[in-house]
Amino acid sequence: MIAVIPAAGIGQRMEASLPKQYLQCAGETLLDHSIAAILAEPRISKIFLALHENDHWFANSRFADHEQIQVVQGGASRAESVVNALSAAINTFPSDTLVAVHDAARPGLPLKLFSELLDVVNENPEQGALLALPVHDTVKYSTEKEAAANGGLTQTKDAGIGRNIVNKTLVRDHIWLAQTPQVFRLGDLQKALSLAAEQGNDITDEASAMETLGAQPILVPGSKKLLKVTTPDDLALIEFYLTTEQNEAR
Ligand SMILES: Nc1ccn([C@@H]2O[C@H](COP(=O)(O)OP(=O)(O)OP(=O)(O)O)[C@@H](O)[C@H]2O)c(=O)n1
Ligand SMILES: C[C@](O)(CO)[C@H](O)COP(=O)(O)O
Repeated sequence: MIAVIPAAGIGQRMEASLPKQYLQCAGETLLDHSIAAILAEPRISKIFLALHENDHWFANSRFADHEQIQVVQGGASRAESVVNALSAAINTFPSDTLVAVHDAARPGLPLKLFSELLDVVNENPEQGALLALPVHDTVKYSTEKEAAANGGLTQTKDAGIGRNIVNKTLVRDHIWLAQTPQVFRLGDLQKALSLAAEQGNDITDEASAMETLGAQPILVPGSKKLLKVTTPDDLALIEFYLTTEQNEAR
């Protein structure tokens, strides 16, 4: 098995002075925590790490010259970074190799969960699997007030205070929040991402690309520790989880 770590983002939503994957937390950068979590699984033989073309931070990582890591150039989107990494991997690994794609921005990956995920995929390689979090809150589908008033249903994330209204309440028993790693066969994932790009689909995770090929990826319960560090208020939370993990490991 191999892994891909997309780490070529700029972390715009984090509003930091450097890309968020290089922020220090619990003694290491977020990226180094993520790399260490992947390497802790002995079934992973190699990591293809996608870095921004102007990345000058990874050279200072304790993994900079690690024999199991091959750096590739990232792309303009997360999906493109993953495609570039897969293109490098296919040169040395067969197309039926299982590949785990894991966000550098999710440093709190427990080995137990990663191992459970790989066990599931080993039994279901054609469907693949991903860690995901079942939701415990009531889930609202929102539209922008003005659009709804005019009969439109433009889907907005945050139209500003007082401008999002409830369009409907979703049945939360069927709602899961996708996390990473997401694990599929190398050749299948390459084909799925290529098709998505041809169709102009805005792919935000590997499973959605695989679904367009008819795959039914298996959802494996993840953890709140596996939060994606995205905005400044995520830092205190991930610091808590990583510090707690370190204390429990002692
Ligand atoms: N062109 C890109 C964009 C993102 N990523 C990576 O994909 C993961 C998830 O993306 P996200 O959380 O959106 O990170 P950023 O794109 O850096 O964040 P932002 O959208 O706030 O800029 C991150 O590890 C990020 O480094 C990547 O490899 N290549
Ligand atoms: C892949 C992912 O982490 C699954 O939830 C998410 O889609 C990444 O989104 P981002 O906007 O690239 O952070």
